Amino acid sequence: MAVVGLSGRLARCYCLRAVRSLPVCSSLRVPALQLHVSKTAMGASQKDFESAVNQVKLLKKDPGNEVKLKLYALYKQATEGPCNTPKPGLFDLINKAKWDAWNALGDLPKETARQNYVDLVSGLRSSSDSSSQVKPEADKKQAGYETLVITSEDHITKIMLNRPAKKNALNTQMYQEIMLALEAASKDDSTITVFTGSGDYYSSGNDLTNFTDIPPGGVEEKAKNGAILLRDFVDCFIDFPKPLVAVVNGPAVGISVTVLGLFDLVYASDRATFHTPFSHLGQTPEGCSSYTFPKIMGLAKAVEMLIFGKKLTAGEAYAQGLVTEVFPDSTFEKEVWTRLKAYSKLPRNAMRISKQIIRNHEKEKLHAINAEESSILQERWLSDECVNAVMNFLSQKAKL
Ligand SMILES: CCCCCC/C=C/C(=O)SCCNC(=O)CCNC(=O)[C@H](O)C(C)(C)COP(=O)(O)OP(=O)(O)OC[C@H]1O[C@@H](n2cnc3c(N)ncnc32)[C@H](O)[C@@H]1OP(=O)(O)O
Repeated sequence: MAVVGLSGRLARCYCLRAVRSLPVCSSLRVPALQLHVSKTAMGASQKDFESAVNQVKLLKKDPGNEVKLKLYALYKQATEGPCNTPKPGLFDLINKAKWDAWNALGDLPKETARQNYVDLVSGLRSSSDSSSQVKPEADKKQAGYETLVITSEDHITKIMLNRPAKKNALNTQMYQEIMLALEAASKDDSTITVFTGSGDYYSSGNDLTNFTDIPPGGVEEKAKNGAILLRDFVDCFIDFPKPLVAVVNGPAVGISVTVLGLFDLVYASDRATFHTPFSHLGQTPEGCSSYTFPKIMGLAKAVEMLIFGKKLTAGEAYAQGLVTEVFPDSTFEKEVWTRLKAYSKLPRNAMRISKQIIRNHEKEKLHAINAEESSILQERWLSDECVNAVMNFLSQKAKL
């Protein structure tokens, strides 16, 4: 293959571009309409395919020119069908190599190309995973994430929200990266997975600037994409198979609070607060909190939080069952991590199976509630109440 013979920086640059120039990022931004095509007898679903496209970006090892061309060709075939562009000129080496690879797939059906793409990525991931397992420095920070810091140590995978200057507000990229991190953590050799925040906040919830990037389809498309992203995001928490722990180092707002109902342990610093100002924002509960909160704290207290936006102290959240234990801020990190390191030595399978027994009978219900909450929010985001509240925050940096 012409490009494989290219050496040095030029070849590397081309090949990285061959994969990077695929519309990976646009698929991250616009998962709408595509993510919920169900799995068919033909093989990989569109969602598996989207996920494989995202995983390519996180490969630890460069897969080499030939594989990148194969990925490129399968991607084009899966998304556009048989090669439909004119053959590039003889001296246009890069585009000719790409064209040849795509054209070589002939009339391969889109579904088969999609499946082959998913299989290829899965093979690349497992070989890169197994090579990383033997590395002695397996407990180092994982690369490939921009909004998170992920470390694995003492059988604990720690996912740290890392936008401290924005109080760890969840932007679209962070939602996507958290989903990828959860998927990876569900398969790694850790026994428990921990979320925490960097800086003084745990998280200020949804990044309100997420509402400003309007796609060509307008605000309706934006709302639809948001609802799909939200639903996928919360689904990952519902389905997460290992004990999931929140180390709430400071104030928590919005969606960072609601999903706590899907965690197995919530440890809080006495500096933490818990605030869900949905009505103030013209919005409604998500993260399955319309179901989990009344169940955890009783209807009256859940209503105070979810409808009236009452902010709870860590002590109040503990009294209402949302928080497992509160620690003084001065000793928080030390006490919590000592505890978690001890827990992480417990037998992995016993913990996983226990979680399954405790949670599985609710899963279907939680998925249905998540779908309903997401679709209600899709409408809410188009309401004057919501638009005005968000505009107010963005224009005046109004504090709630
Ligand atoms: C796919 C979409 C799914 C959506 C699901 C639905 C989710 C719902 C929610 O999560 S609702 C909750 C949304 N969050 C908020 O309403 C909080 C808004 N922020 C604030 O009220 C305040 O910033 C604060 C109380 C968190 C902190 O106040 P303060 O200590 O005074 O700090 P600053 O306000 O100066 O904040 C520093 C810096 O961060 C920016 N920032 C903080 N939070 C957010 C946010 N949620 N979205 C966007 N930006 C945020 C803030 O603007 C400052 O930026 P600047 O330094 O000015 O550039």
